[in-house]
Amino acid sequence: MAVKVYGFIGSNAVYRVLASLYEKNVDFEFITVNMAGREHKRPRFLARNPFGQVPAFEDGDITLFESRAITQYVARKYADKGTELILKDPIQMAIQTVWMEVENQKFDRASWKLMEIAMGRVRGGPELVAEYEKKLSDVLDVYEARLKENKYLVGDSFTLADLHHQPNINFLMSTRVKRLFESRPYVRAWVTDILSRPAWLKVMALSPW
Ligand SMILES: N[C@@H](CCC(=O)N[C@@H](CS)C(=O)NCC(=O)O)C(=O)O
Repeated sequence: MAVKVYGFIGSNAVYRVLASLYEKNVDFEFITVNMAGREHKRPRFLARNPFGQVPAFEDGDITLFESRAITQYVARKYADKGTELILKDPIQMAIQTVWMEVENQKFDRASWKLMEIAMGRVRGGPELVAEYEKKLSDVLDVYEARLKENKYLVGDSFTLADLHHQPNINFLMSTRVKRLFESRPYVRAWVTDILSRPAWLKVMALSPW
């Protein structure tokens, strides 16, 4: 099998890559990295990702890291398979790039901190929680307006712009932050839609808990 994903089940960045592979119906081998044993900081893994983080990815001769770069490679390399995750029209693609940037630069920054607090990795006093809930709320207000006019972030079809959100939203829906998604009707409908996609359910089925 040519495609290999290195990571661990439970990593949101790894989930992003797996979701893209399932959407494209691309077979892959999953290689578990022993994070507790610090395997990701050893030379063999650092040759795949010099930043010592998962995921790392191989497809034949190419080795990649950074989950969003990997999903874009998967979408382009396997363009003729599964869901069309990247739009061909240059104007549509430009709009898609805008929303992928929004996810990475705005949504991820606010939601990542709230996940870290929920996991107990960052000590989150009430002021810090309120600060980041406000940041996320401001982003979701923009999403609510966008999703009122469009079923998905780019238009009528599900793309990587939506897929990139799945891991963080899925996690936060099991925390008190859930209310920020549920109180916005168009965001709520979009969340229900993207988290019930068969490819995402396959990612979730990998988790033993
Ligand atoms: N921007 C990177 C983030 C990767 C990342 O944060 N990976 C985490 C697991 S979700 C990790 O490897 N953490 C271990 C470490 O940083 O030492 C991506 O999207 O691939």
